Amino acid sequence: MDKLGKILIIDDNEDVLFALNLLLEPYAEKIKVTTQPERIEHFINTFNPDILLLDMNFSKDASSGQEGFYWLEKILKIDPEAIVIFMTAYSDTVNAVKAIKCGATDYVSKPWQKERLLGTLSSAMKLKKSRTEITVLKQQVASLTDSDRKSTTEIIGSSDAMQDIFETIQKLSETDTNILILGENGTGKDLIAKAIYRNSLRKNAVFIEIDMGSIPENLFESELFGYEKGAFTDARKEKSGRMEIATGGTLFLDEIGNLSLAMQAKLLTAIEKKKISKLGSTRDIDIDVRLICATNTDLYAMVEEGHFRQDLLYRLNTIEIHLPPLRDRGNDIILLAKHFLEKYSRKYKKQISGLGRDAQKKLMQYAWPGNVRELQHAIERAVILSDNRQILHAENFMLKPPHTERKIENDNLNLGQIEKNTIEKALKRSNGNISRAAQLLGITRYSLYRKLEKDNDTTQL
Ligand SMILES: Nc1ncnc2c1ncn2[C@@H]1O[C@H](COP(=O)(O)OP(=O)(O)OP(=O)(O)O)[C@@H](O)[C@H]1O
Repeated sequence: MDKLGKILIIDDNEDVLFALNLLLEPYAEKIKVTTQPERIEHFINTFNPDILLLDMNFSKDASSGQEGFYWLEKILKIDPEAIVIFMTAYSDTVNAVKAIKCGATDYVSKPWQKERLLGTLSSAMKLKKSRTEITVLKQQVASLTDSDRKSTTEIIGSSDAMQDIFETIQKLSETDTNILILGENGTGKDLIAKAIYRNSLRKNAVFIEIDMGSIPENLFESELFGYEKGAFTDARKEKSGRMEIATGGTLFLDEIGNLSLAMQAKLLTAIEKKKISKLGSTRDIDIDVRLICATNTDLYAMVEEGHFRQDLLYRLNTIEIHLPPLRDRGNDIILLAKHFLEKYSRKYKKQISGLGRDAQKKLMQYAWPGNVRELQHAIERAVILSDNRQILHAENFMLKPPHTERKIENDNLNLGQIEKNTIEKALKRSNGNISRAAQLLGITRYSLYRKLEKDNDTTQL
């Protein structure tokens, strides 16, 4: 028999509570008992029972069962999905049937027969599990329709480097290995992750995405693993984590370099054991996810500096895909530019048919620090600002001048300036990734934000 989960027993008779506790202890994950039905809400919030065994009468000499109905209604108001089993007097079938009509899952008669009681509880536990599965499935369906809505963007690239990547995606289509995508900002990591998913064995299952760069660090754990009701002050309802929702499908962890060491340890355990437990719960949930991770930070350097676990890296990078920066993709720059030109001419209803030679030369010579995303924006801007002319020329593209690093003078002893220069260096080395830059500087993300804000204020004065 499967474990019965967490059971809350409510009965005014202490002997009944004692006997039931003794009988069910070997089968249940945990049992709590109370003689006071007023405490049910407290137990629901703090203990989160899977099954509630509820007596029908509490006051002395009461036998109508009305109290039981009153508490049943209260319970279902707090949690409409609660599994409540009524305990009725042996001959009281009328109230038993009425209880089921009012939302109780089942009833057991007192005195109970051990086998019958265990059978009822076991079916109730199965119902509880399938209700939980339905909640997860509902969330999966929501995210499936969501990923369907994400239109499939065509990936442009005929450079050798991009052709190699397309070939790798094809080769990967029959495997289920974890994949790590590395590349600068805006090189198309997100696009490649979705292409891998669409070509994978799991293409008909969910694709769940988490951007670790945009989630506050203290929410990583609850996002990934979910939480039980009452696990923390705001946890009013139980919530499934993204790993549970992604089960059967693919989980895309973007900006994986932002994970704290503590979270890295938890993720590693989850990957190794293929199990997670929600915050505030001790119960294991089986997970089966294909992981695709991406980052623009140098994870190997992070490993050397002790900021990223090597064992986790080896779990994530069974296959590594390196997306080259746009400046190294040769003629792809022009292919992409023409692709975006067509897209935005259509969008803004402009009659623009091409790029002049001078424009092409300018685009080819530029370094594209923001890669494809920057090119896309440059073309969009040029199309919006153009006068419906046939050909775009060099002057239509206002590209940023190459970034010149301010030299730190060796004899500059101004502490404020030295700090500013060091922050700039850290941000540059981490490609603008705040968490990573903060790690390099040995301060928290919050302190770095404070310092950046302070710098901004002083610059604006
Ligand atoms: N090869 C490509 N063909 C067509 N569009 C592309 C290509 N590569 C990137 N893009 C487009 O460029 C934009 C940036 O791509 P994407 O978000 O995938 O980059 P990223 O590497 O994940 O960025 P970040 O590092 O900021 O997370 C998107 O609009 C994407 O559709």
